Amino acid sequence: MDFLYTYETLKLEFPLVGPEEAKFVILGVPFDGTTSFKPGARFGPTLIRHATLNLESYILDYDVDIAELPIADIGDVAVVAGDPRKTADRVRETVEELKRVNPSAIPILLGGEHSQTLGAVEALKPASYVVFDAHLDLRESYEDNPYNHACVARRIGELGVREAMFGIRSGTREEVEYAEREGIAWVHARDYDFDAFVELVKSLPEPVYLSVDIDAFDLSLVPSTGTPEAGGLKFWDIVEAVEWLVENKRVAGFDIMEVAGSGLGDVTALTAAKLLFYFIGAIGKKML
Ligand SMILES: N=C(N)NCCCCNCCCN
Ligand SMILES: [Mn+2]
Ligand SMILES: [Mn+2]
Repeated sequence: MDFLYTYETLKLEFPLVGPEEAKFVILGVPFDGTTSFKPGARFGPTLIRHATLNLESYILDYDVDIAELPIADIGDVAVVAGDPRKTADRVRETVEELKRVNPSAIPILLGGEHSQTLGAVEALKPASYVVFDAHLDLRESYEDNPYNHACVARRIGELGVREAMFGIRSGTREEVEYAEREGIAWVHARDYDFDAFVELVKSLPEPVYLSVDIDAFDLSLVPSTGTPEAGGLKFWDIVEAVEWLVENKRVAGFDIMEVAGSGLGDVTALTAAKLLFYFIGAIGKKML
């Protein structure tokens, strides 16, 4: 199947199926047009796919081999250089197209900057948005653009989607006051633990869209990301949360965003690739 706005790129090394019969459908979004400190997230989708070559497809602690699962990779979205809204429109149209041919597919976005999550959420219309991020992303506008990656959670909340945020350690007073007014729940990275996650997420309506801005992890795990922040979460913090979420909530879509880097084998891409395998494996465990 051909999609209007996608092109072929590096693939995962194990047998892939077509998007029509897949459970998991990977879509890269190589866009970093509004990143404000370090560029390079446009290379994220390719770096993550390449990093998967380093990993065993067998998840030891699950006794699941994700190579046996129906995974499709439909390539990357052809971005509109410098325009986060038009690019997110292409993401939205691609995910809508996918859901028309395969309503049970779980889209997995590989970014690319966080602004592009908006396109997938607009297409999937989840009831809730659960996000791991160093940043609140609740700015009304940033650098004269309301579709800047620093605004994505505000645009999503404006769609009427309930929001819960974890790993937060960067934002403005205006964003904190906005979250208070709008009833947006968030947990500071220094206060994060598994119980805090479950307490906030257990009552959220389904389906849930799960977004991981890679900068939620500690800087040591993700040195190559657009707006790095010290004091982040541990790898198993987020894996444990993913496991609880896929066990207890219907997940409409997933993404791993803000992965940057300039070289193959970059640490940040390896962290992202391992998380990708755990997400697929956690759902796959229920399927097998
Ligand atoms: N959500 C994000 N990634 N935020 C991007 C904006 C970061 C604001 N830096 C402000 C620097 C002030 N010196
Ligand atoms: Mn973000
Ligand atoms: Mn962030």
